[in-house]
Amino acid sequence: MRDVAALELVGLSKTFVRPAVAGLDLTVRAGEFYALLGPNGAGKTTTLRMVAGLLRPDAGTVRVWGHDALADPIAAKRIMAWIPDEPMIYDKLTPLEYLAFVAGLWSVPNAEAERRAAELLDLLGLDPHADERCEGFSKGMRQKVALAGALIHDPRLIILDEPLTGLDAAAARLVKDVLRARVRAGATIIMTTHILEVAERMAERIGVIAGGRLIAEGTLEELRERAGRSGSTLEEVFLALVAGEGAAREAA
Ligand SMILES: Nc1ncnc2c1ncn2[C@@H]1O[C@H](COP(=O)(O)OP(=O)(O)OP(=O)(O)O)[C@@H](O)[C@H]1O
Repeated sequence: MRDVAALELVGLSKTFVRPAVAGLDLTVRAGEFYALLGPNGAGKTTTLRMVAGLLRPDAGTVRVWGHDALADPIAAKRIMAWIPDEPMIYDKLTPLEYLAFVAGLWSVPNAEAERRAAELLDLLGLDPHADERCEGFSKGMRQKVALAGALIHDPRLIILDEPLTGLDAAAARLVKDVLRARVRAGATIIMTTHILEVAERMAERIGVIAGGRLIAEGTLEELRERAGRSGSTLEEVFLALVAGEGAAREAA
């Protein structure tokens, strides 16, 4: 399995009124931390929703660790986690109850589920609230509960849409630490973010999407070279790449 990509998208397409994702080819290697960047409306969320099985592509293929996610969605979902930008949790449950519920959906054995729940609540600083109902929780606490729920079945591929939006500095630090630890333990992460510093610091490779296509990809150094901006910040590189793509599309 070593050479199998964690995620492979080929020719992925989805049109609403206009094309949102337009023949996207993207490969994320096993064990990497990959950041997906792009301007508003670039097609990032639409892409991830198709990977997570929430939206049917018009064309293209999605492979998750070699499993065809369209033909065999259950096999793909078993090994991945999807954390949307506004995750849903059950207000009437406590974090402990919620984690037990989600673990049950994934058939995680009870003792293992309890061990993982205790570990995640501890890592995310939710311990003191483990037995309080989620209904009174702040946005950041809810996001952390949702993240814990998404990790309870120990997914190999973790897909997050803007996971740090709305988190205070301490919560963002905890979430980043948990994600880094997952990658160290062998998981693969794909994350969209508009916080370019986060992509710069955390991601091994960065993909830039514009107009539903991948316009550039690589390490920060490779992207700098591509944009002809050695020594620049990711923000400068990103803006140069997106502006270049916009000009090329207008000229076409
Ligand atoms: N359910 C939908 N119905 C109609 N149009 C949609 C729908 N979802 C997305 N779109 C359109 O598809 C395009 C891509 O949207 P998407 O949310 O994937 O972009 P994004 O890169 O995630 O943007 P942002 O950074 O603003 O979150 C946009 O033009 C958007 O208006």
